[in-house]
Amino acid sequence: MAPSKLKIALLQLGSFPTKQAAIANALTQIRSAVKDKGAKLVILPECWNSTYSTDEFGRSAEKIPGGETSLALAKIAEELGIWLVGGTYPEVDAGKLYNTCAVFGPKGELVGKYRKMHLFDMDIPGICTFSESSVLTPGKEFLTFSVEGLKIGVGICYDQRFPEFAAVYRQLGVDFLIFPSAFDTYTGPMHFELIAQARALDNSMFVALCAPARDTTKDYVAYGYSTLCDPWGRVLCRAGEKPEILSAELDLTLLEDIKKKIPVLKQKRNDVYELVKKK
Ligand SMILES: O=C(O)CCC(=O)C(=O)O
Repeated sequence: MAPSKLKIALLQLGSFPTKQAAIANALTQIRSAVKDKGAKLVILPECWNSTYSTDEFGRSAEKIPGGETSLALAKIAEELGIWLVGGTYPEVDAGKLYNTCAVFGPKGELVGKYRKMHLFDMDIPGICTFSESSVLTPGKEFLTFSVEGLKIGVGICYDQRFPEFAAVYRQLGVDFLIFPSAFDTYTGPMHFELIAQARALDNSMFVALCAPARDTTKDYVAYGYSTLCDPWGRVLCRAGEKPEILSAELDLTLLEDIKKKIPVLKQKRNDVYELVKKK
């Protein structure tokens, strides 16, 4: 029988002046999440090893697998025998740049990679103007994998704003959707937790948003507040602004519990409306 609990950790990582220092810090925090908190699945934030800026993507991009970040993450996943959702770092492939999340398994294997599908193009004059699409190519593939019987899907930050995106993962049988994220300090307080709860409730699934810690010396100031919701849409735990290991135990019995008590997933009126995933 599949276990009914899973220990996980969301690492709200601080920022560092160099990629090498960011990687060294991530390895220390991953070790601590596993050794001190017993996590079997560890999640890193969006763009945790470089500055989050369109100028930086090309400069710090690497091959996945093969680049220095992927090599370090694969090695530590194997050393600790854990599942590692490697947050995001810029990927270069055939001359194109992607915002990519690589997932590693307990033998250090690359389970798969997910490339951000909805690029973050937002223009709130004087507050936040960002155009990922000016330098990045959007992905088109979903990524799922299973940990001890729990089916997991991956999205990245802005992807969480699209209900259809999460609903496709629901159709794929996903019960835990993970978004490495880096909301800004304007939309973060309004939307971050609300979206996590909405996607969790819409789809009767666990939702994790793992963010970098706030650093007000940066041009792009990340919000922080990594958040984990259960399938009832309740916030199980949230971080503050500072670097933090947010650890939690998922009670997987909640998945069947809500599906039985509030059977919306079975009551979809596919005779009237339908979600279609294109090839
Ligand atoms: O949707 C938002 O408000 C922020 C999205 C974002 O920061 C991102 O996609 O990196």
